[in-house]
Amino acid sequence: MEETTTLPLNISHVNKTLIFTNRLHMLLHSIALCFLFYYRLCYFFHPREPTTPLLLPWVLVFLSEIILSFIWILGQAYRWNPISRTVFPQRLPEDHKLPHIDVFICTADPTKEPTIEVMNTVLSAMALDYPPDKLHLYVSDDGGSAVTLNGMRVAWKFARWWLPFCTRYRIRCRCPKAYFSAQESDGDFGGDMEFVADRKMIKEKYEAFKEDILRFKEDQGHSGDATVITGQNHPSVIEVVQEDRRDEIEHMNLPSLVYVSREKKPSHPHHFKAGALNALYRVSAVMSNSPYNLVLDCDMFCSEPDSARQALCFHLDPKMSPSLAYVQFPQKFHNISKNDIYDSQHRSAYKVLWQGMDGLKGPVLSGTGFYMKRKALYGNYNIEGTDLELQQQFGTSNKLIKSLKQKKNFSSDLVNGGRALPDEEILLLASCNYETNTKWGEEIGFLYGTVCEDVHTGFMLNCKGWNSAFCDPPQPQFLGNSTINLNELLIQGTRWGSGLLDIGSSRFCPLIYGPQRMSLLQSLCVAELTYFPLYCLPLWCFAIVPQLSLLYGFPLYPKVSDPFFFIFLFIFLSSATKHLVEVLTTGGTFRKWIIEQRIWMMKSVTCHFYGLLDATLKKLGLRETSFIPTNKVEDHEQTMMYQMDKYDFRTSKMFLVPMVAVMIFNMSCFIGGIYRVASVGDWDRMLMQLLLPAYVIVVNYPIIEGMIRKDKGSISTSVIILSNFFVTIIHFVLSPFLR
Ligand SMILES: O=c1ccn([C@@H]2O[C@H](COP(=O)(O)OP(=O)(O)O[C@H]3O[C@H](CO)[C@@H](O)[C@H](O)[C@H]3O)[C@@H](O)[C@H]2O)c(=O)[nH]1
Ligand SMILES: [Mn+2]
Repeated sequence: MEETTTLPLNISHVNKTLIFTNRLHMLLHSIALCFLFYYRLCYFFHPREPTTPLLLPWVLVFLSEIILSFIWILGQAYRWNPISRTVFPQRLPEDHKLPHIDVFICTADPTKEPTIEVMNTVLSAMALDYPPDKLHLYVSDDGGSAVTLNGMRVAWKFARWWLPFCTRYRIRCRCPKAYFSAQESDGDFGGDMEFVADRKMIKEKYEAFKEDILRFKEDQGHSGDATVITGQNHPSVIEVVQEDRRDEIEHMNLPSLVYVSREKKPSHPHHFKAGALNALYRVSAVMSNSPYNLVLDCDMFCSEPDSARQALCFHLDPKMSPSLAYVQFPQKFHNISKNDIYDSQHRSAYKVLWQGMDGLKGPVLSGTGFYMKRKALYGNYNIEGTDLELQQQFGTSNKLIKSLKQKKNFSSDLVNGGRALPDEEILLLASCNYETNTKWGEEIGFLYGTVCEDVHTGFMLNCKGWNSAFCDPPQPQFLGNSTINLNELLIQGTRWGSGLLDIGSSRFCPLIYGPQRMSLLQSLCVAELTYFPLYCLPLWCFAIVPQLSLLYGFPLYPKVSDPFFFIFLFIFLSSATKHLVEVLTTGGTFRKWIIEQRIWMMKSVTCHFYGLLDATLKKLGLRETSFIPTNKVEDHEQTMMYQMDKYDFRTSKMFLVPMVAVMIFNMSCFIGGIYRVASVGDWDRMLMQLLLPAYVIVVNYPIIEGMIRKDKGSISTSVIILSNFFVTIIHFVLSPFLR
């Protein structure tokens, strides 16, 4: 006992070789960039020979190079001091000394987020390896749907079978759906007769649970009163899911489960997920008021039961704890295929970038899978302040104010007091008017003003001096549902692009607001995160300008015989190789590297470009913020195509046409370029400009394939015709500048 208290709960590791190579690469690449700028600038000071390139394309290409270099410089902050961590949950204090934890799960729409899946998430969180009387679950239902509420009642009943089963047989995967669909062994009890019988019985209960949910949904559909209460207009409803004592099963302790549907009115902005989480913060404050919360998206279940204890290895570490706001786990996904053709796993984020920030002030929030310290989100309130002062920040609820002053971790209302039914005041906390003239969303809770509330909130916590930690144990603790078709990927990408640029262009610009309050490197990381959608500008330029100049014989790059040629070659190879090495050392393959390059290009010319447009229109007041939740309904056909590495081009023309047009444009310029260069014989001057479209075509060959393929997911003839039309327009509009 004596010994365990002195051993550290967590340690961090530094990979010296990685840091050395990273920094060496930074040095060499930066030197090359300086030469590049020198070369470009010279153009403006030295009058040139007759073959001088034209000013406009030269300037455009130079500007693009500046933007690329700018984002590259920001990105180096991640590579400066990456670390990894190990935790020792066995060294935590005994169970009765552990703090209470509130778990928040958000759902918004029972049609896009199937109730059975959401309840699987709920069940997996109820079954966390943690004292059940110290675990309180709150489900926020932004859809205000009876289907979800009923789902929770049914889930509660099933939990009374499921949880004891998990503990008795030491089941690791406590998400029933994942457990019953897994092929692996059944742990230590594989051949045990009793286990086999129990498993069969539980499986039957699970099937009944699913049926109950579906039946209710169907009945709801028939009763047809869905018109009165819709996702955008409903009163606040709060219900503690109660024990049904008539049931025959032995009494056991279960975590408490609360359904919360905040009030929504079309006339009131509801601030999407951030608004939903803030309502949960208030409601939970007067019910269980746990000092820590786990936040989960409805599509991200706990695939191992250890996360709470692992997170506490940081939160209870006396050295880290005082300044630690949250512990972030990586987002990992259960539906990723071997080759992952859409990079749905966001490899670079959770295998490189978050580790990089962890070595500075800590990772930004990723929206789900994190353990937050409640106090960290309460701003800088003064506990000694008068009630009036506190009310100006937190709103008028006395119960809420009282919860702030509570010395004890939790109020016993929910836990001991016979699970009292929510009263008027609690409903008030979930009403739309509650936040009016308070600091919610501005200084308290999750911050409003962007649909990427996670990045913004994490960044602002860092600015206030809070640190965070990244916990990435070998066994994934949370598994989510990633977007595995082009349509969802691009819709989500547009939302992120727009939301991130909102932050970058707000008064909280990470490059200005950040460095005054925290380390420069951490600010650069956040800046990279908010500005990377701007890649769309240089990528659009590099998809058009050099190609068109090639067609008309204007060189934009040095000759092969010019020493500067090697500078350009080096920069290209250096960044490509660095990326390749990162992919290979984080479990990827050569193929994965190409896929990431491809997805980067595809997203840049489509969703990030639209994200930029959206953000600009919002700034000009011409558009309102929207949050289109991703569709989590599994589509068998789409999943099959993804598993077979076939791109599914069933998405809107808005996304398809730019991609297809760029491809057609590059192919036509390449062919025309080869023809011109062959007849004139200036290979030396134009080689670079021939290589560029060749690279674009090779990397994006699946788009060409999509035009030739004849199946459901191929690119339709109408899209090809429309794209050709646009290509012709580009030629007509831009060519005059080159003549
Ligand atoms: O008005 C809303 C909209 C969404 N959600 C919930 O927010 C979560 C995330 O939405 P999802 O459609 O799954 O979006 P993703 O793009 O998958 O989410 C990523 O991006 C979001 C920011 O755009 C983050 O909040 C998420 O944590 C992150 O996983 C889901 O549980 C939704 O139910 C709400 O509660 N209310
Ligand atoms: Mn999601």
